[in-house]
Amino acid sequence: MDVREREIRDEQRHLDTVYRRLTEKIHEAEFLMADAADRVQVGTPGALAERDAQVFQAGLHLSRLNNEFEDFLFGRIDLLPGKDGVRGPDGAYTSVEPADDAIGEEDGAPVAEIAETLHIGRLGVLDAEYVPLVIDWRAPAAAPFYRATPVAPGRVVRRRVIRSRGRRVLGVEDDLLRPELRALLAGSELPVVGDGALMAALGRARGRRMSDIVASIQAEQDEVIRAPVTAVTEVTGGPGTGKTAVALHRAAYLLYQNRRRYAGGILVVSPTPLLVSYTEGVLPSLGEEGQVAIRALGSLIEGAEADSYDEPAVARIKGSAAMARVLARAARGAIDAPGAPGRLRVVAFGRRVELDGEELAAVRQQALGGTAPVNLLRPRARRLLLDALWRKSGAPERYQDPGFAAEAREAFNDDIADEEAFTDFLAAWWPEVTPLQVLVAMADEQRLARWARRILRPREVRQLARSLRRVTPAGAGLSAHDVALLDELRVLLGTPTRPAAPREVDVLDQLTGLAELTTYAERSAPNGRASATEADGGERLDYAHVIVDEAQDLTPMQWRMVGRRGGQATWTIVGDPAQSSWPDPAEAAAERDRALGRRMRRRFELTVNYRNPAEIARVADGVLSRAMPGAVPPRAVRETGIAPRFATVESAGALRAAARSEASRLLAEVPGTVGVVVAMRRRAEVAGWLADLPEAGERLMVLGSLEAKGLEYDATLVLAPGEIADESPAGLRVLYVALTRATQRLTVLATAGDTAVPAG
Ligand SMILES: Nc1ncnc2c1ncn2[C@@H]1O[C@H](COP(=O)(O)OP(=O)(O)OP(=O)(O)O)[C@@H](O)[C@H]1O
Repeated sequence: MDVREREIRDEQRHLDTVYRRLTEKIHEAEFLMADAADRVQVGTPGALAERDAQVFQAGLHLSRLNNEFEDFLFGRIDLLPGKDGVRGPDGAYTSVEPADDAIGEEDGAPVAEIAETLHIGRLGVLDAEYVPLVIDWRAPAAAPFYRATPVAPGRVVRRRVIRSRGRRVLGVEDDLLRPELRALLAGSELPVVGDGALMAALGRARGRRMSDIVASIQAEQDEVIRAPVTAVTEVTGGPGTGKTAVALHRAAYLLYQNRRRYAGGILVVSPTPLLVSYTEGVLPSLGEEGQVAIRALGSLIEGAEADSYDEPAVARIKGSAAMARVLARAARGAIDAPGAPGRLRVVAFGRRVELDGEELAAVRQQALGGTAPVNLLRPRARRLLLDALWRKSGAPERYQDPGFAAEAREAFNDDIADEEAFTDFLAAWWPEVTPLQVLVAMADEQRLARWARRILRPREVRQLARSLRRVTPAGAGLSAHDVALLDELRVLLGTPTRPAAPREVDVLDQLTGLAELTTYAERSAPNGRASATEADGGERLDYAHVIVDEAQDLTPMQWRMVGRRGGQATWTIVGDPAQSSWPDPAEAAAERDRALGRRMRRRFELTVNYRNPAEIARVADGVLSRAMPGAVPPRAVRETGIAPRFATVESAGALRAAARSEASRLLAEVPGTVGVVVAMRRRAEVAGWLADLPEAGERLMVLGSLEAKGLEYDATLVLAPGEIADESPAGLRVLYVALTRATQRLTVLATAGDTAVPAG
């Protein structure tokens, strides 16, 4: 039996012990749940409180333990004794530095005894004597597993990554952090197996879902994941540096750190639905199911679902902060709908009183002078209408005595206010307007021109109105940018108060009692309410932590929308300016600053590209230097020895055949996924070209350039790069995104007309 086999066998023994213990815990939890159910019958206050506590604990355990983990146990560190000899609650030494006498000398060479071995896994497991069998990866004691480097090893002598599937250990890979040291474990020398656990992880084929990286988080990433929440954590880093992965692991870490504070209250904002579905599996694999909401920008508000795409020119108009002013006018203007009644006739004190169109317009103008949201101004409009009718009736002149006048006025109000002619009129003349109705109203170019006067240019008005014409009254045809406009309108219009519907509760939350816990916002709001706007149409606005992925792409209007969801929150923001498809970073930065307010900021930079092999990164870097002269690309850690392929077709007509053959070639070359990235307007066409390729099936995806954000494939075919670059003002940066999606192979297929073909 060689060293590797022996080490695998030893880890297998440990894993068996862990699973035996887990099974015991599952039985224990099941018993507790059943026992608690029995106690419902008893019903004394003491028994009930105890029951709740038990159900909470047991439910939490069960739901997590029942998760069948791919690799429950994935790491191990062998450590020198700690400096102060103090052990924490999990039984591990708390000190990061070794004791002064940890390293001795033998024949002039340093030698040390391993004082402690910790296994790291997805959840913490203690044995019956409370000795840790597995330390949760998020626990402080696990940090050295990620942080130790040969330059600053701390107490770590050997770091081991354990690869397992289900209950079977498949392999181990070791790193020696103090290679100069002769380390002894229970009297014999510490064996070392292989190297390059990280490289092995990076070389694996990619599926349709992102995997977690718990087993190989790198030191600079770990710092971000565990950063204190006292400041906004701002992370920049080039493509493939793990920003998305790190952001998701941070969500899991925060839940571990303070479950009560963050339960159900973490929002992850993602640019596209494609990236949402790509990343959705990561948190469940970390044992955190259902606690974190991952939402695309186009479905951030309840009930809206973007299904359309805006041309860059239109996106720019819709995204710009100036839209807030246009919407403010539109919200107030839309109340004056074309079909509104032009005259009000009532009978008061037996006489007919009437307001004509002009008089009504004056009342409306006055009512709109109030500062409240339009839908909350109806009581004011009603009052002003009654005033106008009272004046019109000639009654004021008839009463000299103020006391009589007041009494008569009251009777007058009573007389009219319940009259159907009046109530029907009010409902039609000051209807409750929905955000969608205003957006649809803005498709009328003439009305829009009025609302956008001196804010947008006539040409912009035309473009905007035309694009909004595709939005239906039922909400189909919305783009992600429209959704931010709807959110702005929601605030401008306001929602009249109605009896609150009970909030939907997660079944798991009910089981565990988490649903009964208060959120952070609830506790920090002085009046005990979550937030003033929370009741608005059931919209959730009180997140305790907001994570923004691909933050460089949020438009000013989108920052406003996201900002509303994190008024009380702590924040993590990750992005890469070099991949921005928004043409005016300064304007977006201003709205981002507004969303974050006076919170402190702490910046981190990730510098290593874990996705692209160096050969592919070099091509992308060529484009980066043109897109953003002076920008420093991340360092690629891997070489494959395979150069990217460049192909050109002479005529546009030949593109179809060439695309098919290049895609087939890539499908044959890699075991996993192939992404074909094309200009947005070509998506459907190219998808048609490749639909019947043998082998394609689940493995091949055709993407518009703006949809490729954040995704990755084993191989990428970038089609007509010139078209992608010319598509928008930020086109070269969009092309940079396209070129950085592949983990193994890249083919660039250009037409003779392409002007911005990258290197080669
Ligand atoms: N420490 C790590 N160990 C193993 N794999 C890693 C590590 N860090 C990142 N990766 C992998 O590198 C790839 C890129 O990660 P991720 O998508 O998070 O990068 P990103 O910075 O968000 O990229 P982009 O800016 O292009 O969206 C993923 O496949 C991820 O799993």
